[in-house]
Amino acid sequence: MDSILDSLQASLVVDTPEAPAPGPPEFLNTVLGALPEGTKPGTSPLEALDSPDPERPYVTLTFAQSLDAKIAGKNGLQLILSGEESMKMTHWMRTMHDGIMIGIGTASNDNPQLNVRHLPFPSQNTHFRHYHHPRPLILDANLRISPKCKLITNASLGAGVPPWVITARPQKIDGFWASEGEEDTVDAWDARKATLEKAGVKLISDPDLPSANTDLPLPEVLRALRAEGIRSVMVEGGARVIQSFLSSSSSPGFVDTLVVTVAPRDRGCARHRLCRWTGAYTRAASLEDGGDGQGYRGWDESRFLNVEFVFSAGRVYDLVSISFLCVSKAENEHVMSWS
Ligand SMILES: NC(=O)C1=CN([C@@H]2O[C@H](COP(=O)(O)OP(=O)(O)OC[C@H]3O[C@@H](n4cnc5c(N)ncnc54)[C@H](OP(=O)(O)O)[C@@H]3O)[C@@H](O)[C@H]2O)C=CC1
Ligand SMILES: Nc1nc(O)c(N)c(N[C@@H]2O[C@H](COP(=O)(O)O)[C@@H](O)[C@H]2O)n1
Repeated sequence: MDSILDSLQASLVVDTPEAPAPGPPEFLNTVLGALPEGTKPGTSPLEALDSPDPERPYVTLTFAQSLDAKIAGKNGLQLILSGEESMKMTHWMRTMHDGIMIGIGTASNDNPQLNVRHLPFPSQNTHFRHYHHPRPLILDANLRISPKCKLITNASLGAGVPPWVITARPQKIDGFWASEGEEDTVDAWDARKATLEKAGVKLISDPDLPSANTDLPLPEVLRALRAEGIRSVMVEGGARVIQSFLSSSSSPGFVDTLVVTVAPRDRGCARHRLCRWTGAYTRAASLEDGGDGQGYRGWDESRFLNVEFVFSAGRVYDLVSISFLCVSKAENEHVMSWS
């Protein structure tokens, strides 16, 4: 019996010679501006991708939307908008960043893995060796994340990078709790913290981050991440996090690159999948704020460095530019207007 098992095991362990690691498609280097002209040959895009501001990481904001600018279905239903090529492109982009950020809304709703599993496996069981896997970063002031989510369980099985949760312990303001029962809230928060830490999650809780009940302030979040050695972050969403990154409070803008995948389908389309998928990749140096407290208005066209091509069925086409007007939640949908 033992010898049968031995030979079965031997047949499963394939000692294939390692194929050279494939790299991201060339156009991503251009879109992300990862490898400026004159960069030493052999420099990895990950090393080269660095923020113009040494206090914060380089930020790529990226998401997929339908033609009528929806990023999710009714009641936040997850929509698979990207086709195979676009999804692969997203996974290549993941390999090019130190961290990948989502909000707790997305973590709870989608239970994502945030790995690079759509990339080719050069040989058996070598995915981790061949590709850089970004560290999942979750914005979650109230520690709502489930210790049973895929991000945590994958990591505990050695099949994922342990996530970091950016959070803020509830604290007294001017010596007082914000509301009655707040002390109990703190106890519960501390208990959830202990559970998460036991499950291998690292909590980033910078003293500059204010206590819960408000969205975590992005300048402090980004500063804290940079202090932890995160040099580049790919922000994937969801709606509220995208809104935060595009809003005036983030002015003069923390988004170094915006990459939007546009699926040629309307939300109203009965079919989930069309046979052709389109990705639009847009890069802007910075965002323009109307300066009137109304928030983000549009792109400063002059700052478009290189923009706008459509990627469909493995081919690149030209595309008109896209400008985003706002992100808002209405009628239980995540809406992004665009023109
Ligand atoms: N098509 C696409 O490419 C993508 C689509 N999605 C979709 O988006 C939807 C989720 O979006 P949404 O519900 O808005 O959730 P988000 O993922 O945007 O998370 C929002 C939550 O994150 C916490 N948070 C902490 N700090 C901040 C901050 N500075 N800015 C914003 N949020 C912060 C808050 O939690 P708290 O309230 O506890 O303080 C907030 O409610 C899902 O349906 C998902 O499928 C998501 C990603 C990509
Ligand atoms: N690029 C892209 N295209 C879509 O159609 C999407 N729905 C998303 N969603 C984002 O990817 C996360 C899922 O990641 P895993 O597949 O689990 O690795 C999801 O949570 C969104 O952030 N992205």
